[in-house]
Amino acid sequence: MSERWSGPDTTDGAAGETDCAPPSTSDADLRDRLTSALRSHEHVLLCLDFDGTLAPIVADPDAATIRPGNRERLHELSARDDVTVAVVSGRELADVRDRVGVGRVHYVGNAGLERTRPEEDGVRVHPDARRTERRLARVRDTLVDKLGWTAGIEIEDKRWSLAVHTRNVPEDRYDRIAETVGRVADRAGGLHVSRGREVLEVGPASDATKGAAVAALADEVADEHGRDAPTDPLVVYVGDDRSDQTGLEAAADRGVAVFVGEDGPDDAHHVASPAAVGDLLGWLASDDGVADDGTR
Ligand SMILES: O=P(O)(O)OC[C@H]1O[C@H](O[C@H]2O[C@H](CO)[C@@H](O)[C@H](O)[C@H]2O)[C@H](O)[C@@H](O)[C@@H]1O
Repeated sequence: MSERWSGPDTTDGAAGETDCAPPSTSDADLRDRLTSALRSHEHVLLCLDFDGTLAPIVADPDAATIRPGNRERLHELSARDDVTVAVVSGRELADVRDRVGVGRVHYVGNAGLERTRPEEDGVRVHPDARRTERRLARVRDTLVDKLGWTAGIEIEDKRWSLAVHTRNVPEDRYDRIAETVGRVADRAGGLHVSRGREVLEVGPASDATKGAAVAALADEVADEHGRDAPTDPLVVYVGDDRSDQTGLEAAADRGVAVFVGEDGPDDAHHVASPAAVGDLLGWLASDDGVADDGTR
């Protein structure tokens, strides 16, 4: 995976699952909504975030693993001609592709800065990422210098962006870390800091987002599959984090947005956890979802 620098470990060494999502209250509504949407669409673009969606959140970012059932469902769904599957992650593309391990999938990495199609060898990188690559490397070195000694901290180098993980850092250190990250990034110029789940993400100030990547992919899929049906594809986006906000918005405009956990946007459906995502994928792959004979 991506290169990392870690401070002294403050955990007991176990990468325990910390995913304790609330019970889902809206499975039936979500399935009704999907059933009715599927009737009027020939093709589905199914976009899934990785951490917290396909994989449970764990204390050690390097230990995150896709739920085996979710991988199986992705295999089934991505083999269909009427479904395009995309994994849209904040992780480096090569990292998330290895962790998912399903070939016929589109991958978006670094929250929209990198994209690749199943049949493509290379990775398309957004120009804003290339523009700030050297500056970001200097920021990484400075942050390792200034913060690397902090107990529990981990700096994940994703080449086009950095993740400063604070999950295992004592709470009273957080403000100081956030202040340092903000100051160093500001000084470098052209960079943007955002907050995710116990992480500060530093990347180029750019309009490349998960949502922009999903919209671009939806247009490509429409060109490839949806010429006879102007509403196609139906975009379904499943994500759990702030960085998924733009992806969820793209899906709310063109399909169905599904938030994993509590406190998601009001116009999104909610499921409880990566295990519940597995149930949803299982339902989608079944005759009740995208039926085997292609009829809906
Ligand atoms: O967009 P995603 O696929 O959800 O990626 C978002 C970030 O996920 C990873 O960090 C998060 O998950 C870790 C493992 O569960 C957890 O320990 C950490 O606290 C979370 O922030 C990943 O390491 C980041 O690079 C991604 O940006």
